[in-house]
Amino acid sequence: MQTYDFIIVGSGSAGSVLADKLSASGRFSVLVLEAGGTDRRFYVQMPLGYGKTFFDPAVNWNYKAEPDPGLAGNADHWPRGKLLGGSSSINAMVWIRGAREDFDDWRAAGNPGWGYDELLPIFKALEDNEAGADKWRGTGGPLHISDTANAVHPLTKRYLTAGQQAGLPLNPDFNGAAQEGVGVYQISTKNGRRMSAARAFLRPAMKRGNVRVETDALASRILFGGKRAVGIEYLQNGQTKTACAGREIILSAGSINSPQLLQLSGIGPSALLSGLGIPVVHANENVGAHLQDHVGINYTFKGKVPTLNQILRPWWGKLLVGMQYILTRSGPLSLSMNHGGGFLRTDPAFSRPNMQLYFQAFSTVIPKSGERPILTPDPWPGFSIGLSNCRPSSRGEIMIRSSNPLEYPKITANAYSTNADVEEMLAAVKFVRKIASMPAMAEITQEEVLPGPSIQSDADLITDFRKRSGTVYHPVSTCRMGPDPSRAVVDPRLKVHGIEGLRVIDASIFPDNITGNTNAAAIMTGWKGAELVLEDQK
Ligand SMILES: Cc1cc2nc3c(=O)[nH]c(=O)nc-3n(C[C@H](O)[C@H](O)[C@H](O)COP(=O)(O)OP(=O)(O)OC[C@H]3O[C@@H](n4cnc5c(N)ncnc54)[C@H](O)[C@@H]3O)c2cc1C
Repeated sequence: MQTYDFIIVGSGSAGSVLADKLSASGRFSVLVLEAGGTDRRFYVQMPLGYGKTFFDPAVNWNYKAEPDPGLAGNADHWPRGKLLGGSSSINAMVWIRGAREDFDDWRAAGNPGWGYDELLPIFKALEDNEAGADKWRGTGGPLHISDTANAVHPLTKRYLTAGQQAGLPLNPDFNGAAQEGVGVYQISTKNGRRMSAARAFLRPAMKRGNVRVETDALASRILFGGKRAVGIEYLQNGQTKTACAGREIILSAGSINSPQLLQLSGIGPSALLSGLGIPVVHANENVGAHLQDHVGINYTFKGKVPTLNQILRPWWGKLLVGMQYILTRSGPLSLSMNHGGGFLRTDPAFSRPNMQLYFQAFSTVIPKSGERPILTPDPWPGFSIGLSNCRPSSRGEIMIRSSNPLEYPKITANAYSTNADVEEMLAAVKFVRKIASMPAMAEITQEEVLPGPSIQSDADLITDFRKRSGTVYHPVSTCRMGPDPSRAVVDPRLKVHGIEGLRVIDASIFPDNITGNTNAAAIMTGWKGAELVLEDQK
């Protein structure tokens, strides 16, 4: 059996950074086990290929959550990346760090070193921001961030004006001095190609002789010597294999699979494990508990002027943007589908935004099976204003159903299960309508298509958002960090409570969700986690 200094399970946003940082000195050997395959695929590299990978089993775990009473009984589709780069290889590329207070709250919860001022140098160091460096932003780092202000669809300007007419400030940088306001999203791309964590961190690390990456390798169990993690059992090409870790095993399998792997290995709620015949190595009720996620909804409008629908739908338009992309790496295929964005407070008494906005200059009301129809939008000129919550109080869980590592765990989201979450969403959808009713938007709007003018009362608005909402793919906190072993899974150094030689380093450790999209914070967690691991090797 081969021994490595470090074994990293998962090559996603956090795992890719770990592979890079832990191997950089050349002192340590690193094995990365990735359940999926290569990221060298056209629809992964082309930013708007997102629509194709959204359901593609070749690169996506395609989870399904349990039917959710809060979502009118719907069983929500939960995509997660299953390839090099993990979810950073199939995400929508919106680059948002979160609010300063999010991280200050993490630190205040007993996690020294995790406040915003301490994390800011990492956020700056990891990025190469096309818009330039300042007090908050960095250049020269491995991960390129594109400034799309001059590339977005012209309708975005109207959205920005309408947002201001509705009372929000214009924000030149959501990752800068303040988060609130409307603005244009910066995205993780470079020269029209997706800038995943694999492209920024893992691929360069793979050139080093001390890094071995095994793809199609599903970690199925952690092996222990007493209370010390010593190796990993994994399945590859129909065979069961094992690898040993001389120093540490690091789980970076994401918010669904990291708790799953801990539970399969005997670390988790004791009744669950015993009931499934799994010997309990270390009982911890928090493993898989405290699931937090963002849920969102789109309001869709028919416009009086052409939108991206008129370019992306007809064959000649597809040919045009396809040629533009291939020849110049620009145009709509080189961008995220979210051109405009925003953050707002539904109550002025709140100290920071609690809602996020997305402006899309196209619409996809008419469903298309097996694909998110971004590349074949509606035949009429449509556009959408999307909305998602930032720090909902609803909590769910991820729990295994059996001891079989191939069986998907049970995802119970419990969306909108608190009054507070329903109330803030109700206030927020009304605000979306306010933006849409402002002169800059109203002038070019023919009608609201979804939910449509017949939906007016609070009860109808709530029924509508329960029916039409879904995850915006930011599950966190299922292996949450905290100093108290009775309330958390990992300590502030990301070591699994009660176990030696084992850490979890990915979005599952977030003590609470952040105000915005989670990729940047997952990458930061990989970076910070690597620093902690290396400090402990001295
Ligand atoms: C469709 C979608 C759109 C999104 N849009 C955005 C966005 O626009 N902006 C943003 O900031 N965030 C976005 N996100 C969220 C963001 O991408 C994730 O929060 C982030 O990538 C999570 O990083 P991670 O390291 O925790 O996990 P992941 O990046 O998911 O990595 C986990 C890796 O572990 C592998 N793995 C899992 N189990 C095993 C196992 N047992 N053995 C071996 N390997 C295993 C997986 O295959 C995967 O490669 C989106 C996510 C999705 C799915």
